[in-house]
Amino acid sequence: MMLLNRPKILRLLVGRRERGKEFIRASAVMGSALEEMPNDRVNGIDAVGGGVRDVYGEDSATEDQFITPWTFSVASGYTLLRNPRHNKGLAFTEKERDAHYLRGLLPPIVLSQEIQEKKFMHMLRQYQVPLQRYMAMMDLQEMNERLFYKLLIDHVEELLPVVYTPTVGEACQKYGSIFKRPQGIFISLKEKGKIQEVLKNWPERNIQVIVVTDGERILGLGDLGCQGMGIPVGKLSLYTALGGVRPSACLPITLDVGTNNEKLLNDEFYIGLRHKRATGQEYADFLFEFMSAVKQNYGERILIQFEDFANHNAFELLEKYRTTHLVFNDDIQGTASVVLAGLVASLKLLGGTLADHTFLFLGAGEAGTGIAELIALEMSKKTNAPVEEMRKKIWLVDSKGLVVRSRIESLQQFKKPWAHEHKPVKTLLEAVQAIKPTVLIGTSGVGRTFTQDVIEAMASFNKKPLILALSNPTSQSECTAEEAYTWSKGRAIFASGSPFDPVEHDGKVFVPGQANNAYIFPGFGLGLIMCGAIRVHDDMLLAASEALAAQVTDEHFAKGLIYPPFKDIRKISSHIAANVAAKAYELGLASRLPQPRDLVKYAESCMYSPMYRFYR
Ligand SMILES: NC(=O)C1=CN([C@@H]2O[C@H](COP(=O)(O)OP(=O)(O)OC[C@H]3O[C@@H](n4cnc5c(N)ncnc54)[C@H](OP(=O)(O)O)[C@@H]3O)[C@@H](O)[C@H]2O)C=CC1
Ligand SMILES: CC(=O)C(=O)O
Ligand SMILES: [Mg+2]
Repeated sequence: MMLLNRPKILRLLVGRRERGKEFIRASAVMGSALEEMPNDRVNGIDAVGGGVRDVYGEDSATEDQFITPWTFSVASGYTLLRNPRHNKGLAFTEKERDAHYLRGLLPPIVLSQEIQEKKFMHMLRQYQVPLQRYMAMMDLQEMNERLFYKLLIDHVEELLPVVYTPTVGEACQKYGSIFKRPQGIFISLKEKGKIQEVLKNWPERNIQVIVVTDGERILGLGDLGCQGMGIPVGKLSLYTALGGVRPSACLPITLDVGTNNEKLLNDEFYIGLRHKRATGQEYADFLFEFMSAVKQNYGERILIQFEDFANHNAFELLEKYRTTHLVFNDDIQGTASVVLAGLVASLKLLGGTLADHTFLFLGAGEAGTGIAELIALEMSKKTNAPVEEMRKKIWLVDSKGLVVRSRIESLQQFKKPWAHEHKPVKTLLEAVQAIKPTVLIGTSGVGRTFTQDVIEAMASFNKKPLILALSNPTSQSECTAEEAYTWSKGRAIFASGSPFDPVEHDGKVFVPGQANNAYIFPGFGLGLIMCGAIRVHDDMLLAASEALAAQVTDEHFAKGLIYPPFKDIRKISSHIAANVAAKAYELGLASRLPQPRDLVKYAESCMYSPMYRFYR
């Protein structure tokens, strides 16, 4: 087998370039040539490679090396300016403007990426309306991908609420009216029987992660049908910015099986199918075709993240495909992992062990039961007691009241393990008074349900009540940070799914944490990808939690925080990725061998950098 190094391949290909034309069938040639490349050094970790294959040479070149801006052909001139992956706008150098037929297509000034970034942030901050900021960011992503990611990485705490919760929720609600250019792949029932062909229309071949939704439970906003696309797009931009997975390896997909949202069905700007949702066998067959086509197209190691499916499908899909595909349900598993991390960290403030605590949830769906199950698993591992025993410390309230044994016949399958012996209890306040939890977790999707009575009751028998209001977006949060601190007289340890600003109470400033699965899934996904994991195992979720909890320092605890700040997210993600990959190797679920010696450094070396590259 002839081994070629990457610069040599590029020289060979560029040698065939003809002036003024669209060139070379690059993807086919490069694909086969790269197959012949030796594995990048794994234990030496100085080369990018391994899990996140650098097919286009985007990241293996150092920042001062030249790379070729491949699309399907060598992009130049007007086409280059309109290609978001390679466009640099005013940052094209004089030399590049000459070599790539850009003269006259740009004004004469040459700006650095830093000045472009400063200018864009200045422009963005002029917008007072969050949705305008969202739209400006989406425009930037469509225009200049590297600048988009540079902004997002450098200003993560400021821009996360723009491209993610809460603003992405509003964007999904108004997606039809603000729709300009399609993002990701829309697969509707019209494409039934042809899903494999539809996937082939996507220009990238080397996809490593798909985030897919059917739009039925978008955040706490309900069924938004095809307009749920904002969620996979937003989640995948975090895969890149927070977890370092290359954008070309990310594919957002929305499955349009209809919507039961009457408002959307009657909205002239709605972009999806105008009929009720497919259910039963029709839905299952469609999903089966999709899952098979994905695996056939992208292979065994493609990561499929289910996002914002309604719970009547979410649990079944996860159960059905977890043994045949590399699947991960962010709402059930990612949320569980992030909450467990916060709870483990909070023990430093509260004292004792997890098993010393009593947990009460408002909301017994995907997030609620997912978190509950992982807490029980962790307690069981720590105490050597059976999981069934540990579950008894965890109670859930749904829309009908406390989940208790007498309701068992009518309960959905995923609630049954939580139906403990207790007399029926109707309201959350009564449940709080009866169970006397030390930890109260909101996963109901219903805003302002942690009322003053509820928080005061929690504060009456807990020195430091731990209150997590996880529902998104902000409008659905069970309470605000201010309410939690005020009603508990400054004693609550509080975190929420969507961000809240710091609160001043009694002369003291409280900084609320953000308990959001965005801490977990980017690093978790990177870990799976970089070790070539073939299946997700619950122990990997525990490994991710442990890594996240370990990133909370005394300085954070001093501020009452149980999560580290998002500004450190890339470092956090590399530790999560390393722990997840280590667990995959330990369980024999990693396919990329040998195992790198230093997994944290290896994870860092795999991460995408948004710095511009120089074009030859
Ligand atoms: N912070 C984070 O990282 C995450 C946050 N979330 C948020 O959590 C929320 C719930 O998501 P998910 O679990 O997937 O949704 P589900 O629909 O699966 O579950 C919602 C649960 O809340 C219950 N519920 C609804 N209304 C009430 C009410 N008035 N009183 C008591 N219980 C009620 C439902 O009861 P019943 O079963 O009787 O219908 C159900 O058990 C969403 O807002 C979502 O955005 C989700 C994932 C991650
Ligand atoms: C954060 C998230 O995944 C949700 O609210 O659904
Ligand atoms: Mg979600």
